[in-house]
Amino acid sequence: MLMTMWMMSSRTPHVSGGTSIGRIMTTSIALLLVSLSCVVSPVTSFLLPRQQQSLQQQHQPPIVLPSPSPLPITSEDGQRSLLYQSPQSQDGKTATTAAAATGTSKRAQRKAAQRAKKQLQQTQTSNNINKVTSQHPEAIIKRQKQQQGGNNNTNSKRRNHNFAQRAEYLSEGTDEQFGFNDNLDQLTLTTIPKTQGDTTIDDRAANNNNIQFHQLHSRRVSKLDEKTTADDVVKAIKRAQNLHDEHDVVEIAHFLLEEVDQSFAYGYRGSLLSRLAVASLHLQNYDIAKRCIIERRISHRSSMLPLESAAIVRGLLRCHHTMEAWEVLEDELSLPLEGSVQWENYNEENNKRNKNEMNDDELHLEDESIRRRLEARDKLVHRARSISSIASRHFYEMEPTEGINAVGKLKEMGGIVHQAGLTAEDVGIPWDRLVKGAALCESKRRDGAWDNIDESEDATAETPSSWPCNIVYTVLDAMIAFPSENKDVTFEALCNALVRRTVFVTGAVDMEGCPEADRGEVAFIGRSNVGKSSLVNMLTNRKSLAFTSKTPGKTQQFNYFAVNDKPELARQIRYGDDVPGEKDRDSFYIVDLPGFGFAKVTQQLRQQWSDFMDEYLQERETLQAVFHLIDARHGPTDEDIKIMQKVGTILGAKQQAKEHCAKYIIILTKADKNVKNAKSQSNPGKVSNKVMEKLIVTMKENRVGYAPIVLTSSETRLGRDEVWKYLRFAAER
Ligand SMILES: Nc1nc2c(ncn2[C@@H]2O[C@H](COP(=O)(O)OP(=O)(O)OP(=O)(O)O)[C@@H](O)[C@H]2O)c(=O)[nH]1
Ligand SMILES: [Mg+2]
Repeated sequence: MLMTMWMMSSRTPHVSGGTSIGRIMTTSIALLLVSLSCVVSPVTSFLLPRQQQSLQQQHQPPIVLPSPSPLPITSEDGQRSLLYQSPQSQDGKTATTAAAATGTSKRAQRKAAQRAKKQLQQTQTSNNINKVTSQHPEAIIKRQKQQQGGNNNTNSKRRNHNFAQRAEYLSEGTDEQFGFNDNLDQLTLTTIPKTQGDTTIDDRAANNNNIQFHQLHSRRVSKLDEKTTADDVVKAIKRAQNLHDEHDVVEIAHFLLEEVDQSFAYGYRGSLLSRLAVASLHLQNYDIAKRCIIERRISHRSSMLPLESAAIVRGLLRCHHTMEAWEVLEDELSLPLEGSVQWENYNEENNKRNKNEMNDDELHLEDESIRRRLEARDKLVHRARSISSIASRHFYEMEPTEGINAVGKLKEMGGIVHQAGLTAEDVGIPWDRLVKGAALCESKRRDGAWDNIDESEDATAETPSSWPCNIVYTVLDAMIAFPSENKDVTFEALCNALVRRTVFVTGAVDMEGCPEADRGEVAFIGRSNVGKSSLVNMLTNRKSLAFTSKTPGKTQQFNYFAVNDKPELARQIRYGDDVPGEKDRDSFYIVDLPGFGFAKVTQQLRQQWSDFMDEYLQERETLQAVFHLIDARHGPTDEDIKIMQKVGTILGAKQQAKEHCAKYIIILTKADKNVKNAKSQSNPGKVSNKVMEKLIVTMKENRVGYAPIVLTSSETRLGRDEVWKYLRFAAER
């Protein structure tokens, strides 16, 4: 101020012409103003430049904020502590009150309060750790957002959740797969009325004298008392779960489990308990979850919903309580699947037609039956997903026995899922995850993780002797039992787990040329150009393991491919090096045969192939499956009939003599070429009725029995898991 006055006085001469009277006048006015400014400084301070304000502030008496009243918080072990103080007490309102206490003018008070508020905010942001405020969950989230530079998308929020072993979860799958988005909203918020079932709020207030007042951090539902509705509780749980507010969860648990009586949220109490269980599991508070689950099981069994059970199961799995998850699921499975009876007689087309002829009562009954059927389908989906979550958790926890057990249960469900008319998309089982989990266990097993287990000594120990040669086969079984999904990612996972190494071993032209019969094998036979070599490539997920060509007659020997033989067998074959090692437990041979009926080879060569095949089918003891490939567009040709005769005669005789005989499977190839636009996986192709009829008659005439028929396409990769079901015979031998 003084400086300004001095400058004013020193400049005045240039402005006014420079008389001494003027200078004296200006100086005296300046002095007068200086003395006035000392008296009214709070009023005029806002007129001053910023630096001078801050200088001035240093000399002002400090603004004393009233100390915020502590809000008690209950820690996990039930003890109350003063961990948290309300940030409300440090906002501008309080600061205004403080300024008012200094007894200055209203405007000055307001300004001072604003400054104090700003100062406080600046200190909080710059120091970043105001221990008191940082305890508040909303403040934590806000700070996290600031640290992330305003990136507040859902994923980054989740990343900051303080789950134990979060990294491990992430390595196992996406949040959606794990149910991090457990969304019970559709259930609770829409179904719970504001009045509590058949009890009004006032009734309850009269009945519940022992309800205590619970202060919550939530601003929307700031307290729980006798006036609280179920809807309020849902909101409070939701918020507590989203913001990881353990204090609120504990308070809600006290309220719900200990204080309100059974009439609270009548008919919906089970849902509230489920939601609270899920929320507490999100916070890793197993004790509260356990109490909720037990009460739900004992008192609300009849109203348990699969959607809720599934969410609890996922929550338990996240906290590594796999056995408890099983118990919840078993409870769920033990309830009848109402509405499932109607599946058998349901025909959508008939239903549409008949509806026009129904009267009102019949229509009502029909609608009711549709509703029940849809509900049952929904339940089924949740149950199947819960089992798959449990199975994959067991696999990722390196508990293959339990994982195999769970996958077995999933397989049992396959039939019902088919009956219910559900598609692979409806059920949405994460098969690729399951396959990867099982593959993880399998690789541990190959590393010797369970080699020294004495199963007879410990009943709870893992039981490797009961596992298949590759644990992934159990998942494949369940996959086949369910509606086919034909998803590339699943098949990639399956192939990577089942076919780890492939190598061309030899091309045999007679029995002596075949490799030692020390493992199972499968053979692909069929007329020339039908797609044998292409199918071998498709099944092993290799581009050119077997050579293919548009021109018939590409394959001219019995080509042997080893799957999962010892590592570096290729080096041994190619360079004659002596490579140590052993083949894997699930190794087998794939044999790609020359095409029959190829006109361009000599009659002598054709006869040679035919004789070799007779001998091969007759003598190769390790042959487990013969795949006969027939073009799906044309059905069995003359050449196919000859092959069928041969197989029927040789294998039929072996079967009669009760000797080991290979399984005969018919594969219809090039399914994608049958219908227009059939290249997409959603439209995989069809076989005409004429072709099917011809095929059945030919099979009957040639005594091959009712061989399984699999429709495939090497282009769209249709039918690959179904064919793998039979490759397994060879791997398991
Ligand atoms: N569109 C379509 N083409 C296929 C399919 N399978 C095979 N082909 C084609 O059919 C031709 C013959 O395929 P190959 O796999 O060589 O047939 P092959 O039975 O091994 O023939 P040979 O070795 O002569 O006995 C190739 O041009 C393939 O691209 C299929 O599923 N869909
Ligand atoms: Mg070929």
